[in-house]
Amino acid sequence: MRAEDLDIDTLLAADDRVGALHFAGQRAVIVDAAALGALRRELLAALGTAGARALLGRFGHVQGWRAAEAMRSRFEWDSEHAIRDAGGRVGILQGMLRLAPGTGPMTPEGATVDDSYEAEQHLLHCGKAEEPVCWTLAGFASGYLSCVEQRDIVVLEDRCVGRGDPTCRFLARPREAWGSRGSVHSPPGVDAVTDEWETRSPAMRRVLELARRVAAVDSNVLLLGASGTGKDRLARFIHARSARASAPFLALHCGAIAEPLLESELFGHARGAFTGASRDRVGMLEAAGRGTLFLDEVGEMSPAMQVKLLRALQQRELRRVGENHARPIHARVVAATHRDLAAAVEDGSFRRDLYYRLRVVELRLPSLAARREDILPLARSLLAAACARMGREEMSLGTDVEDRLLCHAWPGNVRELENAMERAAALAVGPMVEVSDLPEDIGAPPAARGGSLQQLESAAIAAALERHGGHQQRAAAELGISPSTLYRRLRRGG
Ligand SMILES: Nc1ncnc2c1ncn2[C@@H]1O[C@H](COP(=O)(O)OP(=O)(O)OP(=O)(O)O)[C@@H](O)[C@H]1O
Repeated sequence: MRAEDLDIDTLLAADDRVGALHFAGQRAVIVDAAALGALRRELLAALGTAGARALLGRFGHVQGWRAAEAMRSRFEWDSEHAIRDAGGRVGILQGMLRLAPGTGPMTPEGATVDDSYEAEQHLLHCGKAEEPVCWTLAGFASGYLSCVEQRDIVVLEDRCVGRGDPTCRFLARPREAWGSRGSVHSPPGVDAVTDEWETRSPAMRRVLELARRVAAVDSNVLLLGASGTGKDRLARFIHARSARASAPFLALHCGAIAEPLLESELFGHARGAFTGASRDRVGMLEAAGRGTLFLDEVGEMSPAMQVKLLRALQQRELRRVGENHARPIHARVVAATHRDLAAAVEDGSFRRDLYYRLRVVELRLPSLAARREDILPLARSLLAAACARMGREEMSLGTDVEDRLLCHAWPGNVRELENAMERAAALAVGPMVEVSDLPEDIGAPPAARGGSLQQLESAAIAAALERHGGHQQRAAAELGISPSTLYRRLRRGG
């Protein structure tokens, strides 16, 4: 089959009984282009240009990758060239673009597009841009070509109708050939905010430094830390900085799924392998391709599943349930647990050999209480994000609110803080969050927690001063308050 043989009749099928549409065998939904334009405007308002670009790029990447998988599995192609070119054809048949007359799909000189729905909608809803705006299309082409070529291809747009050029032009190169520009295009699974990870805590900085280093190599990583400390976020951070960044990041919560299902989630199954297995299914280890599989709460895995996972990781191959032949594993595994896995190994509930295989590198995330210097900066940025999501004006934290936040024990860590800020953004009446906008346990009278608020605050200040050898400016920075506030508290007798 050649790319030009693809037509809409071959690709689009309607199941009239249930009203479902399928495009290349995948369930598809027709969305009005103008509605997508309106969504883009909302995304830009909520996330800013960098956030919206990253998100739409990832969205496109997933679409492109899945389209390539469908092309590969459904049709016999005359050559690798043919399946490569089919990506452009799929984009045309999905109504996303039209190639400029006389030009081919992606050649070394790029692809010239004279009708991009994305540039059109951007102009319509957001006006003329300063930079190229066909983020979904660039993501689509990157995902498609990366899947077909099984290496990290990044497509960037260097001319765009959305910023006033006569046509749009897309250039494809391996990521490394782009140098630092390669990171402009955000791959899937990379949280826009994960890119920057602000922290004042020396312990957290050490963790991030190790994470950056471990991202560059391919070892398995085990993330430890209490619930809500950011293990999932750190796994994405590692993926985003690794050479696997443009391949998928998939997360599987091992504690939430019963064993037989977990096995099929992880390894996939063949049609008829068990009752209800009505079609072949690709497992997550396979679907992650050359990307990263994040195994959350790996400590909850049953002993039988631990054996199966260990075998797969040792042999770097998997067998779908109900199938005999082995398939290679290319994905990197990052595992996490809130449990004390070393103790679980000692008491026999977790296999020692699997533990060692998973924890080639081990990173331990400190609890929020152990990095108090992060509480206020995090609270402010989480509050700002919540306000942006809700379309509310930016808010600030009252001083007594800051006091309460600093003294709270945060058993639920950053997740608890995030929820508290979301609630505050929803409830606050004016531009400042008041104590009454906080959840009750955070706003509870200090006596209920033993020790007055002032005593707890004094203890926090004394501890910070001690850590910084009496240096007030550094202690204030760690506590997230200004030096003059610290000075006032000290004069008050704190
Ligand atoms: N440094 C940070 N900045 C902003 N948000 C953060 C940060 N760390 C964690 N979060 C947010 O806190 C929440 C909890 O983080 P995450 O899900 O990564 O924790 P976890 O340790 O994986 O939790 P669990 O073990 O319960 O799955 C998420 O919504 C995450 O985005």
